[in-house]
Amino acid sequence: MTTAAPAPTLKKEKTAAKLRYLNKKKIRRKANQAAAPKKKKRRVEPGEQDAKVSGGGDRGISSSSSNSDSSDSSESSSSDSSDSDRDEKIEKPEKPEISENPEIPNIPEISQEIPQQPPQLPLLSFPEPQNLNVASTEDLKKLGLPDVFANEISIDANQSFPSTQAHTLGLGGRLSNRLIQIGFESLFAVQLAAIPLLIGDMNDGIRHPLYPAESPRDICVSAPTGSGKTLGYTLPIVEVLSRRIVTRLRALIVLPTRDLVSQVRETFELFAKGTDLKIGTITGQQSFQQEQAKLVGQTDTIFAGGSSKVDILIATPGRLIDHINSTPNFTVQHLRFLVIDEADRLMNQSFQSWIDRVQIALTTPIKIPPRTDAHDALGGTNKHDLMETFERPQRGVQKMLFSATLTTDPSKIRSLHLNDPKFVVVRNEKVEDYAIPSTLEERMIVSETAYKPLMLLHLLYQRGVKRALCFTKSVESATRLMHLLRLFNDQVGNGPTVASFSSDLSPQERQKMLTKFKDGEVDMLVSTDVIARGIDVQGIENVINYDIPLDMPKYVHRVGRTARAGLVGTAWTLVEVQEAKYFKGYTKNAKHQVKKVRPTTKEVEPLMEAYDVALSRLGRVYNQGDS
Ligand SMILES: Nc1ncnc2c1ncn2[C@@H]1O[C@H](COP(=O)(O)OP(=O)(O)OP(=O)(O)O)[C@@H](O)[C@H]1O
Repeated sequence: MTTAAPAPTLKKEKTAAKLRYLNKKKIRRKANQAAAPKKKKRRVEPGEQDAKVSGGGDRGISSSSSNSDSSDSSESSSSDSSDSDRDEKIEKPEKPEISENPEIPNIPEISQEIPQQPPQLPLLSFPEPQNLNVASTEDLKKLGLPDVFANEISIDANQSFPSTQAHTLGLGGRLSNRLIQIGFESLFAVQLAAIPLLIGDMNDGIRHPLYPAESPRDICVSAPTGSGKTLGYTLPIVEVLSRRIVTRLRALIVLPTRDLVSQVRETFELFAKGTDLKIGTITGQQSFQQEQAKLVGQTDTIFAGGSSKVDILIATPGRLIDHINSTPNFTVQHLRFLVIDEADRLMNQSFQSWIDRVQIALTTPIKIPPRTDAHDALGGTNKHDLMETFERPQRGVQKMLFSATLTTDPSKIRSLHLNDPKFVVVRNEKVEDYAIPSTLEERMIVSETAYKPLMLLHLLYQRGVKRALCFTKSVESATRLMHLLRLFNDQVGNGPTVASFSSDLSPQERQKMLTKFKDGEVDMLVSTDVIARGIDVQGIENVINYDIPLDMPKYVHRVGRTARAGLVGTAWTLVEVQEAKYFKGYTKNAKHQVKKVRPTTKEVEPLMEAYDVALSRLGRVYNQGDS
């Protein structure tokens, strides 16, 4: 890794840089003309919150929240089109247009005289740092929500527990062996805390409380990104349900995006191997009828107890509500576990008041048409079924909320009607409002908008950043940046192979792209926030925020794609001069120390020639694309 030369800084050397630009003025003008984008139509997924680029491309402040596809907008269910981060976003002032070409930096027209000052970018008003939505325990008590937080269990993130001893937490031999087979020799802190709470008290003699005597306590878990929350609920669910006799829908896991649903399904399949538990997903990727057939089978009879072909269902909220509303025999009455993963984001989704809808469905029996005798799809078909017909009625679902940035908005939490909840917080040694992995290094480069692409090239070609996830503010920015990086690499070689990832891709294309990234066929993905939450790809060494995240929770989730499961990683944020106050404000408020890195002109200069050519070619690409 090349280290930054001590002095002089980029800012001091800007006049020298201008001289270079003077010589390149003609090339750039041509490029500007060539690249001036005509408005291009692109495919809009159903319900997609379209990303509009106000001619900004790589330049300027992230425009309004509609620029981002942080929602998993490709989900075809009308309902899931609302699976978005929209509610979390901060309204930003509209950015004035600076130039016709979004990719080409804002190089001022140079007159006869050499300007003494650096180019003056319009200083835009930026929103003041907002209060973070982490309320203190005291505040919450005042708001009448004491229990969750008074019952807080704080766990040191560095704690672990040997998998060989997992039986003492309530996990059976099969799962302990599976952990060791997979190479998970110890359980992480969050798993150590959550498993006993979900499996039940070992001392009361109920080893596998599929039907607990008492209504189980709910839990809220806040633990850093990459700390193993998924296994924190997968293991106890598989353990408890593996004792079930007949198939009923007993565990429901709700996640905000399809990509996360697929990922969590893989984890369940890995650990349910060797049991006969049936795992299903509903995301709108298949037709509604196909999903119905997989969920409840095909029958015209309505059963009071409903029917189910799956024990564990992993769903996006919109599609879940569609089935609750319209699929005969689909019922959540028998649920033993309800997991809301990425809970803060899901609780912000107002679509059809999905939480209230699920809450009602939990307590409403299926309506049987008159004269239907059958009371349960399981009725009397075999010995096991009969046994379960006489089992004790369900004492209530156990709800679990998981997130790295768990909201403590009392009104939202209250709507879940949690039962005497326990609040589990996994902390590392740093005292931060939003805990991040202790193995993560945070760095920023403050740069004028015009130089941001060069700063990125500096990271990739001079600081050895290769395997990375790079976040932009919009789909268009991601695509253009990808092209620019490819064109640059065509000239100099040895750079990372780059691809873009966005909601513009079909679900199948997205899966393929993720696989390529996982397999190392692609070194760097340029993406919007669509991939910022929950996605787990091993070996991502760096996260680059090419455009700053809109707020601290988004920052935490983006940078949390690296430094996972105890591995090291670095987060780089390219901050435009006019954004610096805002960015430093929210990171400082959350007690994060983001180190400043200052590349010099001398360092960056060798990149400029190839960069100019790449820009010029980019202009031609876009021009041809439009003709
Ligand atoms: N006990 C364990 N031993 C080794 N690796 C583990 C263990 N538990 C989880 N992991 C691995 O750690 C990685 C991160 O886990 P996971 O995706 O569950 O994190 P998370 O806390 O849900 O993160 P995020 O908040 O970003 O969604 C995964 O690759 C997972 O396989």
